[in-house]
Amino acid sequence: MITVSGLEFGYGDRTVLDGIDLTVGHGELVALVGVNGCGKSTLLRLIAGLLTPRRGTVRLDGTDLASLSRREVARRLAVLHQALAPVPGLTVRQLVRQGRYPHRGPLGMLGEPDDGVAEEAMELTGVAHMAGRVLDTLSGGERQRVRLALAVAQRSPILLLDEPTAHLDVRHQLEVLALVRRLRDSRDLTVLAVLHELDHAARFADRIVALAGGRVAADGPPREVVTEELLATVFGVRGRVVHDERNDAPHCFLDHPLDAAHGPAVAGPAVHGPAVSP
Ligand SMILES: Nc1ncnc2c1ncn2[C@@H]1O[C@H](COP(=O)(O)OP(=O)(O)OP(=O)(O)O)[C@@H](O)[C@H]1O
Repeated sequence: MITVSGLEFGYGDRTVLDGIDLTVGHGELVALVGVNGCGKSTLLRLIAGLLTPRRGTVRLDGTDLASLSRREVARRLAVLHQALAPVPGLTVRQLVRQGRYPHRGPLGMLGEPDDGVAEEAMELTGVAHMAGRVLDTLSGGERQRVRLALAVAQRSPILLLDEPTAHLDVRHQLEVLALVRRLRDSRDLTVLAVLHELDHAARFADRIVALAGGRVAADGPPREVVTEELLATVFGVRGRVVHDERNDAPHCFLDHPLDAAHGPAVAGPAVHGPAVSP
């Protein structure tokens, strides 16, 4: 469904992606992982048509992204971005309704069915109770779920999620990832999600793609990709990988950075007990 071939991109003289080949099949949930700055968001933005590659192509269901209008792209894919356009005074409901814009009729109006879809997206993502609240007044985690509601309201067959669990507490992280999986299952969605937590990627994704040095460094099912070697070569971390029977997925114990410059932190003596008054 998403086919990326020979994709190259850089900002100014700096090459960030240097020949990416990647396919995300219909109905797959793929996690994109890699160190800070390796180009994960950039790749997502290229697939969303928000950036233009120097070389290579992105195809959605075989159609070159470059030949699609913005509206056609938005009907095919929804993106959860890390930032929401700050529109002062906008409420949650007003923002989530914007997810319906690509489906507007010839007069550019949204109808009752669109309201129903927006309400359902807010219910699913657990933000319905704050529908009337102004966005600026929400916490980081609440905003993150509103971003997801906006993407869900778009009802596009492809979901691109840039760190969908950012700012969320542990319970909401699990809820959001479980929701993404349920949506994938019930609506037959294709999902590509940037995830920082390898354990989350291992547990919730069908496949993990690791980026390093502008290329795909590993691509496969979690059991094959999440290894001690991956921790060392891609993340520069010494760690152990065990099989978590309960979740039937690899689980990482991260020990310390391998790079001498960032060697294991030397902790000072732990201070316990009540504070001593001067
Ligand atoms: N608009 C921009 N102009 C110049 N350089 C940029 C721009 N956006 C990103 N970069 C640089 O491109 C590289 C890749 O950035 P990108 O945001 O894609 O990385 P990432 O893997 O998503 O990182 P993180 O895990 O920290 O979110 C980084 O070195 C970043 O500084």
